[in-house]
Amino acid sequence: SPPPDPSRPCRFSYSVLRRATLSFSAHTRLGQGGSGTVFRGGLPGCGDAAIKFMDSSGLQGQREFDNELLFAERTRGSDNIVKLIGFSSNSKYENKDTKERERLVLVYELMRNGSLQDALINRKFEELMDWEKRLEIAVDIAKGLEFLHFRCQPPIIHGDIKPSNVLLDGCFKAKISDFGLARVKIEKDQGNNNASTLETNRLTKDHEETESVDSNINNSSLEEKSPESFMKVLDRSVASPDLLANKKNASTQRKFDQITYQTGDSETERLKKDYVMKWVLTNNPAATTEHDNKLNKTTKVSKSGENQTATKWWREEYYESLSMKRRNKKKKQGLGLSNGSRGSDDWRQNYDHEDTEFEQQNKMKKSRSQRRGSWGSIDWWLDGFSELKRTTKWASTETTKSSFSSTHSMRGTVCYNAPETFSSGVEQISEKCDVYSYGVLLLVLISGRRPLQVSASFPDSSLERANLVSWARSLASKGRVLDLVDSNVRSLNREQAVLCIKVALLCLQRSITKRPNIKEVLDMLSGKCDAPALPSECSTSTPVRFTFKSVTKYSS
Ligand SMILES: Nc1ncnc2c1ncn2[C@@H]1O[C@H](COP(=O)(O)OP(=O)(O)OP(=O)(O)O)[C@@H](O)[C@H]1O
Repeated sequence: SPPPDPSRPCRFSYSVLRRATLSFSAHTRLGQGGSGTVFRGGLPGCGDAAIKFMDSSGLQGQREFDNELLFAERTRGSDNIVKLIGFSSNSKYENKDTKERERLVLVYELMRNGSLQDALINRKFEELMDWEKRLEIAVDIAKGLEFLHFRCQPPIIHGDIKPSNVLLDGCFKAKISDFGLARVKIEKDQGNNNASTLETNRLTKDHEETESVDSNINNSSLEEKSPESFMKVLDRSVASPDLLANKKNASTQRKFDQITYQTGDSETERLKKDYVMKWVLTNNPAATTEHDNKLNKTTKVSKSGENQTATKWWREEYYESLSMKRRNKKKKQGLGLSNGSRGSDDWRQNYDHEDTEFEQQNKMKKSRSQRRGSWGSIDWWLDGFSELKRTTKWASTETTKSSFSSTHSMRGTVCYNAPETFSSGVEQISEKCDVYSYGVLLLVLISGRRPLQVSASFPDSSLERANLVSWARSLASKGRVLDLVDSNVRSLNREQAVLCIKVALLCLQRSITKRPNIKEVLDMLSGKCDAPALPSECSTSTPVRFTFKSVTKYSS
């Protein structure tokens, strides 16, 4: 039966959720995220749901949990946002010292086809090889964002738009998920006396004032450079041992090494690694050791590639209770246990067995990657890298019209973050950051590849293509944008594809004010307005082969 749709998420008891997942059985496991593990489970009155057991009960986990609840009610009106059905939150005394820990669980509507990242890039679902379906997904996501930016009051900035945060239902309808990094936009004229706005921000602890100011940010990133200068950068970075000389670089290198469990020794492998390394450094000028430390705490991936995030309390509890049950059972059977060690061995056996099953996917992933050899491995770590969350924190900043000062913080995902999120000084986080991320996502959707990817023919022919955004700009300047389209796509409507790529490039403009807002994006895609001229950074000296007409089929 379809889940009830109450105006607010309901509270579940922990034991109900645990039972629904058959006590965290591997068969019910849907996936692992940075902050928790998601299981499938049937709930009374709700039908099948996705149940996320947060790994961490620390500040980070608590904040993400609070954020999800906070935004759930506000986003309920949209059909393009994954619904939070309920939650469970209670404390458990860990031991006699009365040390408390929280058990945080979130319950979402089940999205049967998983994440867009997985469906498009890893599993390459047949349904997604249809051009029309890809366009529908692009429109679905834009509609979700339009709801957040224009129908919510105050507007909501998602802050982490990327394919792994877009989920697909049984009919491949796309919905936005993961509000762990979302924030509300505080309009300047609202001031700080607006109680509801302050209340809204209470849980986020960092009261950002967002502005839509053209920053004219001058980030010298690799994406702006020609292939020749890419090579120069690579040459320099490989030749120069000074690359890692300063603290910031060394710290970034550490972080980078942590996510790279298999690098190989070949010169080419090092070239590839340095390419990405350089990309990180040039795109992340504001990063500091403190931020890296914070990130290391939240994203610990060992050289063996296995996730070592916070203790999975729910798993421990499960094995604890299992052990207890067995001890009791044996006592009843008259066997009794003379000491605790036997019971402990007993549950550990079970633990090891379950663990093997539980971690099977991770191990398979690792061995797949090892089998691929040194060329293949690059895909894995680039994937891991592009999904790596970055944390950047700015010093307190006084805002002009608002009397409170605050510590600004912005996190997101490398490759999808707008350039202004890397700038130091006054933070310029606005809905346009989401628009930028949407632009990258649109290119990923059209090309069916990751935003940063070095192919097997590296470094000979593919360097220009490594960075999807710069490649798209380069193709646009040559009037050959259709080269970008995934060759596996069927029934391609070339005119629509050109329009979509143009819209993506407009979203990817460095000038914040020149980027369209998401309503304009939707209007362009749905045919309500024509797309303006291509931005100067992609201007072409030769006429483009296609005129940019709007797609009339989709209405918002
Ligand atoms: N509502 C859902 N329905 C079906 N599967 C889901 C649902 N939510 C999450 N999943 C699955 O669980 C995986 C992990 O989800 P989760 O939201 O925890 O992580 P993530 O967004 O990939 O990572 P992070 O939280 O670090 O951004 C997803 O990739 C998806 O496969």
